[in-house]
Amino acid sequence: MAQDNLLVVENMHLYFKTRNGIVQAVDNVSFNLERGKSMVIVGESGCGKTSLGRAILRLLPENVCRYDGRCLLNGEDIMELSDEDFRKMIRWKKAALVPQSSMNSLNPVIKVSEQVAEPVLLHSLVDDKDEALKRAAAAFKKVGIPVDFLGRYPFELSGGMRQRVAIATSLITDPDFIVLDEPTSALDVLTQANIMNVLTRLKQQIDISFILITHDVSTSSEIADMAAIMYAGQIVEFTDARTFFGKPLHPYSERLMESVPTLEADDKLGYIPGQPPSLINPPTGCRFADRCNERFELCSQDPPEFVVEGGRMVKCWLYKESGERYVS
Ligand SMILES: Nc1ncnc2c1ncn2[C@@H]1O[C@H](COP(=O)(O)OP(=O)(O)OP(=O)(O)O)[C@@H](O)[C@H]1O
Repeated sequence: MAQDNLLVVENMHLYFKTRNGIVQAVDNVSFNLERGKSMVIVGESGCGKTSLGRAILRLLPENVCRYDGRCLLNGEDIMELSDEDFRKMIRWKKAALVPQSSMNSLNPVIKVSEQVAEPVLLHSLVDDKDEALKRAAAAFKKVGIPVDFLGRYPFELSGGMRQRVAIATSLITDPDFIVLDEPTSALDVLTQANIMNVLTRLKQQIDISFILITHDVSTSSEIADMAAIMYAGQIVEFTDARTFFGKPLHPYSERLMESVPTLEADDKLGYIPGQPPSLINPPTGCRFADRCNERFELCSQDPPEFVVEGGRMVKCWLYKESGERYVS
């Protein structure tokens, strides 16, 4: 394990109990994130991205029936902490979440400054409300909201500004990393680009890491240092983003990239025929095999995580000869 890992996730499982069976939303997921770096988790809707983010932050619904693995933050296994200690010591203070649709979840009758300031008051990180509001003003500056917006109500702000408010709220406690779940999905393309610029600037200016959850490959390529590709509850490829966006390796990643529109390409956009498998009793072999045009006999067995040239992890039998098995 490299010395400067901020976060190491090993063999994470998160299963939900439902009337129809057990949903294996996160199934044996491992990755590591170096300090100051950012990663993007990409994959189709329903592949487990949000569940993975919530598993890391231990924000779990009631119907969880399996939740285990290791999650080392600054070398400490935070999975070992009691719920109370996790809430007091980790959530917000070390790791914060900007949930999906957070910009639409602001309380309409409370001024945005008070909503941004709430986490520092709740966690007693400041002595009084004045101090909390000063911190809110500083967070506003960081995300590029004029400070005179502090006294406004959410309905007085545009969608992009409300998303910045949500990001400011996650920054106010100075966490080591933030999980952003689809931070740009409801915004127009220009505003999406603005939000991505805000995140890129923050990464350069303050010592913070991001885990960006998205199904939008193109907006994520700008900010990510690392890319994790999720398919049917598992990470099938994990690599540095620059290499990934240049040349994805897993057949699923390749198809995913072919489906991204570019200005230069005049070919038809690619698509992946079929549907991802159900996460209730998923296939025992490679979960992508049914949709993969490169499948062969071995694909009926669960592929190990192979490490190939450049330290890239790819969970695919095609790399059996060129790769070594990944040991976290
Ligand atoms: N509390 C729950 N109970 C049962 N199943 C759940 C629960 N939460 C999520 N799931 C299921 O787990 C799987 C993964 O869901 P998740 O929301 O993590 O995927 P996602 O990749 O984030 O999707 P999207 O991009 O649409 O947000 C899906 O099949 C979803 O229906």
